[in-house]
Amino acid sequence: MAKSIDVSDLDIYYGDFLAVEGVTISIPARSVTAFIGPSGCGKSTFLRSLNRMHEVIPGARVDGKVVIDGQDLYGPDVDPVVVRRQIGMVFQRPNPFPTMSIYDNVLAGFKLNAKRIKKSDADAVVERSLKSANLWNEVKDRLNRPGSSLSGGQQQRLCIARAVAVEPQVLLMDEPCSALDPISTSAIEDLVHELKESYTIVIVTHNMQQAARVSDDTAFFNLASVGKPGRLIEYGTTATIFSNPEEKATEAYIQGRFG
Ligand SMILES: Nc1ncnc2c1ncn2[C@@H]1O[C@H](COP(=O)(O)OP(=O)(O)OP(=O)(O)O)[C@@H](O)[C@H]1O
Repeated sequence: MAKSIDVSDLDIYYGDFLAVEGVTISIPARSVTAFIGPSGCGKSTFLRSLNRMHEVIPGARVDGKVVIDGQDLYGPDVDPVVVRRQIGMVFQRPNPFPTMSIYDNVLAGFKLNAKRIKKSDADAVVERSLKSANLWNEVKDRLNRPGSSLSGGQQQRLCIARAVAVEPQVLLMDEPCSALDPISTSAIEDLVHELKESYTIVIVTHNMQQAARVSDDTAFFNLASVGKPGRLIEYGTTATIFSNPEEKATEAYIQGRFG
């Protein structure tokens, strides 16, 4: 299920604007990799290129290679819609379907993949996914209530349940805790830790403590100046990046001296 991600020499454009330049990185399966760096350095753009969400923006494109467990993500026969279903994404703001029930929210992605599903199978998927997202105990008696009836932290875990319901190969998380209170943040961080047994997780975060707490590896991105492309500056184990980085810029960013 979990897959490694190998990116070579990836350039990412919005029209003529080169937003991210020359990224080469190998992200191991069953691990958590954090993307850190100052605003505008291209973390979210790069993240979205890993499930072909980037190109939904008109004029957006990439040059280079992204290989997930041997499969070229941008190969000529690859359907981007299928890729987006296989590589789950969790966004900054929880985005459950507000009027849809909790039960149906969990199944929303799953139903796109499977044409028909027996009620007993659907029940099993809902229970398994909500348990994976550490939400089952809180909602099992109100599965028919709307998604919007949950707290922000619960809604974010519902979105994670929706993402894992389809058993994705990779889970991409773009600042998943930035709209959450500290208790909900801690619940999501615990969850990320548990999920890495089954998934390859990539998480964008502005929170250095969070990167240090949840990730095995950290990639630091930076840009020379506004309008210049973002680049991957340094990548390594989180322990090394936080305690003994090779690059001065990495050290300065981690110590809060810029960004
Ligand atoms: N839809 C878009 N159209 C054109 N340019 C864009 C678009 N989205 C982002 N950019 C540009 O691409 C560059 C990288 O942006 P991106 O959002 O990926 O950075 P980031 O590191 O995730 O920033 P932040 O930490 O502030 O979220 C920026 O210069 C940004 O202005």
